[in-house]
Parts: sequence; structure tokens; C-alpha cells
Amino acid sequence: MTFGENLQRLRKEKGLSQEDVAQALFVSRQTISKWETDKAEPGVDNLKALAGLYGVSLDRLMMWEKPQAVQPVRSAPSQRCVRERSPAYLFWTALLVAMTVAVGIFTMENYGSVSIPISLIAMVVGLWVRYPAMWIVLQCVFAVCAVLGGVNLLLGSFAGALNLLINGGYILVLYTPSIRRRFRVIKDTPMTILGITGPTGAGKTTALREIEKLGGAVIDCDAVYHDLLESDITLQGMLESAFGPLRDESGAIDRKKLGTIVFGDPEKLEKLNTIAQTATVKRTQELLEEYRAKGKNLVAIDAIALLESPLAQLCDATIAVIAPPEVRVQRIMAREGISEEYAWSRVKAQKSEDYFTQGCGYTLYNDCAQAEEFARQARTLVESILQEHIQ
Ligand SMILES: CC(C)(COP(=O)(O)OP(=O)(O)OC[C@H]1O[C@@H](n2cnc3c(N)ncnc32)[C@H](O)[C@@H]1O)[C@@H](O)C(=O)NCCC(=O)NCCS
Ligand SMILES: Nc1ncnc2c1ncn2[C@@H]1O[C@H](COP(=O)(O)OP(=O)(O)OP(=O)(O)O)[C@@H](O)[C@H]1O
Repeated sequence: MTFGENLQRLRKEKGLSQEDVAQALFVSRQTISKWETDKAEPGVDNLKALAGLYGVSLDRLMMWEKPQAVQPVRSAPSQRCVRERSPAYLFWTALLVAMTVAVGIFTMENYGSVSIPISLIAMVVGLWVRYPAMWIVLQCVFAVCAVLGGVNLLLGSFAGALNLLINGGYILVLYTPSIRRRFRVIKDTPMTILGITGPTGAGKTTALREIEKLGGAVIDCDAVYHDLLESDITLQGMLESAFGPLRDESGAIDRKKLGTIVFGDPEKLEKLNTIAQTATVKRTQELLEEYRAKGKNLVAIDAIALLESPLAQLCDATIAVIAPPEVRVQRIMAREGISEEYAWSRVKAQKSEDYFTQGCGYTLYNDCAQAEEFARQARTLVESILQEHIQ
């Protein structure tokens, strides 16, 4: 299979037309056609956008990897500083040390400046620093030295310029993970990804609050989708071309109107899911990368459609949160002030409890009388999953 044929297959698997893809990528339909017939090749940005749109990894898009080969990232959460010492890290650090020693001696002898030697000591200590608090102290040392350098520069000192350059450089490197990654100063941060799924009103959000209390980040796919619904005109256009006019008086997409159309019609719901998933998965992957770059050790993805989406393959563990339908109807009516009829239509449109429990590695059954009791159970489960990942 050629690269173009693979692109075409992935697009068709998603049920998208060339026109849909062209709109999403802001290119012409002819361009998509050329890519799919191997007459032209997409650039790097378009490759990334295509991977996001089709919900596959770049490797799979480029056919470097078989579909099932997406390996979940397995790691243990830790309180340690996220820096990793790769051989390249030691190389670049040694080079910086050598440069700083030379510049430090030069500025001390000629200008009597001690800022560079101080920041040099801080940097050497930094080689052995493993804890975030000390890392923050180091950043402060570099920042103070850089400010002193800036002041001296304003006073016309050449040493000030060198000082600013060296310490400013350190700060830039410290604060820019992409630079450190490019020079292989840090390895990708290990990150545990938990997938939380289950029907409406079961208690997923309640469980997620506990994950946040454990220091984890949460990606709520409902919220991601709602943001996109407001900001992504391609998504709005695709929804209206599929389901007709959907705007309310303010011009925004009226979700309740859309819900009334799709919740009673499985075919329409399926169509909506494909459109929504395309946009939501791409944004969720971006958020995961942002958290990885920030060094987050634990991230939970909350998605009703997790098991049908490529996101499930990225999870180290999946948890189904379930509760009896009548209880869920009461909960969502109380939470959102919606009618019983609309609440039931939403509940009935969703997959069965078995679907979620069989698809996930763990199950939380939320029939507790109090939300707090359920929150405790959720916390215990998450802690035990994390323990398993540490071993
Ligand atoms: C169906 C829509 C119009 C209903 O809007 P509404 O304001 O009533 O619900 P809201 O968006 O706040 O979602 C509340 C809950 O409804 C349920 N729900 C949402 N979408 C779906 C769906 N496609 N299938 C089954 N249940 C759904 C979920 O349990 C969700 O937590 C809207 O949710 C939508 O467009 N959904 C499709 C996007 C989607 O799949 N979202 C989930 C992201 S993983
Ligand atoms: N055991 C419980 N007892 C009483 N109320 C609960 C319990 N568990 C959750 N709730 C409440 O029920 C409502 C629904 O829970 P939650 O928002 O966590 O569900 P969800 O699975 O995230 O739903 P959705 O998918 O619709 O967002 C919330 O208002 C929550 O406080």
C-alpha cells in the first residue's frame, strides 16, 4: 500500500469526505486528492493535522507502525524533579560549564564581576538536583544574576552583557522544554494516563476530583468538546451541514436542540459521534502533549466515548464508573435542571453498563448514599492502580 492509499483508507475509516478534510486543514480538495494519489506530499504541519484528524499516530499515518502497535506509556508517578540525565544532557552541560568557566575567569579578572561564577556554581549544583524546590532556588539564582547583568549592561559594562547572555540563556533553556527536548537534554517525561468512562450521571466527575487532589491533571472531553463547539468554525459548519440549522438567538450552536435530534436516532447519534470525535481527539492529544511537556506525572481523560476512540489505546488503565439508570436520571436532573424526559432520552441513548465494565480494566460502582463515600472509594482505587504502576 502506498502512502496515498493509506491516507485514503484512514479518511474513509473516519467516514470523512475529501471536502471535509480539506475544510479542516484549510487546503483545497484538489490538494487532498493529490496527496491520496501520491502526486504530492503533505508538509510536516499538515501531517500532524492529518494524524490528529484521523486519530492515529504519526507513525501509523506514515505506515511506520502497524495499527495495533500504539504502546501505552507505562510509568510510576513520582515526586521527583522531572529532569532526566541523558548522555546529551551531560555533554551540553559540560560544554556550558567549560564556557562559563572561561567567561567567569575573564569577567572576574577584567571587571571584578562575580555573577557568572555564582551562576556557574548554581549550575553545577543543578547537575545533581532532583527535587522541584531546589530547582526553583536555582532558577531564582539565574534570574538574579541575569537582572544584575542587565543593570550592569545599562551602566555600560561589557561583563554585564556577557552575564545577561549566559544567565538569560540558562533561564531560556530551563523554561523551554522544547529547546531541552531538541537538544535531548531531557527525555520525554513519563506520564501515567488513566481513562475514565461511564454513562451520564454515574459519578465520573466526582472520581476525577479525587485524581486532581492526588496531583493529577484532568482532561474533560465534554468540556474540550464544548470549547471547540464555541470556537471551531469548521466543526460548527460540519454539524450544520449534517443536521441542519442549529443556532440559538446568540448565534451559538444550541446543544439541547442537537441533543433532541440525535438522542432518539441511533444513526444520527453515530454521525454526530464521528464528527465530534475527530475534533475532540485531536485537541485531547494536544492537551496530553502539553501536560507531558509540563512534566505532569498523572493525567486522567474523562470521555463518554473513550472506548470507541483511539484515546483508549493511550491509557495505562481504564476505569468504568457506573450506577443504576434511575439514580443517574435523578442526579443529572438535579445537577442541570433538565426535564425528566430529556434526562431519560440522554440515558437511553447511551451504551449499557456491561459495555463499559467489559471494556475497562477496573469498575467503580457508584450506588453509595453519599457522593463523599463514593469519592473515598474512587481515591482508594486510583491509589492502588498507581501502586501497581510503581512496581
Ligand atoms: C448530544 C449533545 C448535543 C447533547 O448536549 P447536552 O448539552 O445535552 O449534553 P452535554 O454536551 O453537556 O453532555 C452531557 C452528557 O451527555 C452525554 N453525551 C454527550 N454526547 C453524547 C453522545 N454522543 N452519546 C451519548 N451520550 C452523550 C454524556 O454523558 C455527557 O457527559 C452534545 O453532548 C454533543 O454534541 N455530543 C457529541 C459530542 C460527544 O460525543 N461528546 C463527548 C465527548 S467525549
Ligand atoms: N453517591 C452519590 N450520591 C449522591 N450524589 C452523587 C453521588 N455521586 C455523584 N453524585 C452527584 O451526582 C451528579 C452526577 O455526578 P457526576 O457529575 O460526577 O457524574 P458524571 O459521570 O461526571 O456525569 P456526566 O457524564 O453527565 O458529566 C453530581 O451532581 C454529583 O455530585
